[in-house]
Amino acid sequence: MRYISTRGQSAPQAFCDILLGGLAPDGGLYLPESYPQVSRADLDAWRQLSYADLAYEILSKFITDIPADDLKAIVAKTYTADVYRFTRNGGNASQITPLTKLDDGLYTQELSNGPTLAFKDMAMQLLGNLFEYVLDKRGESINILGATSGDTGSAAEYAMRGKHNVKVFMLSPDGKMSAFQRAQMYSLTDANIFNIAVRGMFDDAQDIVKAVSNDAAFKKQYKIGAVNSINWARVAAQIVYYFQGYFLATQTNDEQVSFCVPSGNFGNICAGHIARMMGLPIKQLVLATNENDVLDEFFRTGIYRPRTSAETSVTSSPSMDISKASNFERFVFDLVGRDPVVIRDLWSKVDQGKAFDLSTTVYWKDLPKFGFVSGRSSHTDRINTIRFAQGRYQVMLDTHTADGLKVALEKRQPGVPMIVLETAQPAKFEETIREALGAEPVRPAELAGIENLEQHVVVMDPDVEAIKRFVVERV
Ligand SMILES: Cc1ncc(COP(=O)(O)O)c(C=O)c1O
Ligand SMILES: N[C@@H](CCOP(=O)(O)O)C(=O)O
Repeated sequence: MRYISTRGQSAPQAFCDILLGGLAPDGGLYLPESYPQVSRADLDAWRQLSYADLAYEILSKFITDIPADDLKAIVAKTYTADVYRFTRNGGNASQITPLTKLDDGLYTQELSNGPTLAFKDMAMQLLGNLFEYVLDKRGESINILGATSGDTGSAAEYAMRGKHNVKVFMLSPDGKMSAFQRAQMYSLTDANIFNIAVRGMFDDAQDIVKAVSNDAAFKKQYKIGAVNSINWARVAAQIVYYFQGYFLATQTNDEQVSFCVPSGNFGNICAGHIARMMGLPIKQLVLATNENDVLDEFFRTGIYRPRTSAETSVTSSPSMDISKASNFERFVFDLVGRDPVVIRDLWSKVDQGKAFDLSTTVYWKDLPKFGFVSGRSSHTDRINTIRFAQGRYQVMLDTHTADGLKVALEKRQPGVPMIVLETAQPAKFEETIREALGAEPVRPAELAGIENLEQHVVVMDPDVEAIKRFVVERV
């Protein structure tokens, strides 16, 4: 399997190269040359598999440059009930991403049972193991530069801490994450982890990551890699749980399901889009945003209008406070018939802070083929949905999953099971849970009191050259 750039001006690459490379040299995002197709016979055979075996079957279609036995071992070591042990609601940890039934045909899928209590662990634990394998084989090292709005950072740091050939430089929006999220990252003392709080929003941090990555000479000299979902490996790993959710919610492969995905950077739902393109019977992909509704606006109107940081709200679902969604470029590439010239034209506007409008183009009529619908949720909706889920189903939701359930209930279709992806545990957002329920969410004993630990973080302006200097002085 080879990978092409959405901008069409970089040479196709193999998986291990793009794993280490992250963003394509032409500024685009890598995607497989074509999506592997899953037959009915595949689905029939896969329904019985454990999560790790299912992950191997799916990932081996995308990763063809790691020997089968090695890939199998990496996947088996990643997807264990011990790594994803923080189940709640009676979930079966051996299923890794179990479903919680809320009502007939309505489920949440627990993606946040890993070490940092957010869905990022599903891919990031695999990335940690893949990096270690590929770097050891090549005798190389890597310096990860990442951006987080709250969850990618801790997931990456927990996955990479202590790894001898990896350093992590993580940019976070200063003062915008929950107290628990800050403590999770900033309390780490590993020598290969560096936290930088940027005076700005997540989008400012992500812009810095892209600017550094687009400096080819710097990237090469300082071996800069990526763990954000601009890295294809993140998206690939996330495809697996859509298959697992489908199998758990259905009896036969004749049925369809819909997924509702709390969205910000469009990485999670992009994996769902790819699962659907591979042939998984997904009826609708329901995209839910918070008050930062740039993606909802696109799916309603055809206008993609990224907001500035000043126009981006700080909300009680802070990990979704994103107004420029990286992975959206991957979806639009498919929507416009995989034409890199069109993508270059559209993203030249985005890169200048301008909007584009597809509603007046030939591409817009094709949108229904992709199964997307969308909605948005506000702070009041979130609070009401957390109360509703607790009262009606005795299930405590985090604030992002609450945004998902709010929109899922609006878009649900009769006879089609709806799976809301649970993207984080409520323990990460205690302040809002207290506001909604007047109660404390449970948290794993080993994470008790992390807010009281000493924190290690430097605060910097969103200045690309200053961040580069910070990296250079520490590699
Ligand atoms: C808890 C949580 N929910 C939802 C999202 C949005 O996911 P995505 O950026 O893949 O759209 C994020 C961050 O990405 C998150 O951390
Ligand atoms: N919501 C994320 C930010 C988006 O990150 P990505 O790594 O999925 O691209 C976070 O919580 O950090």
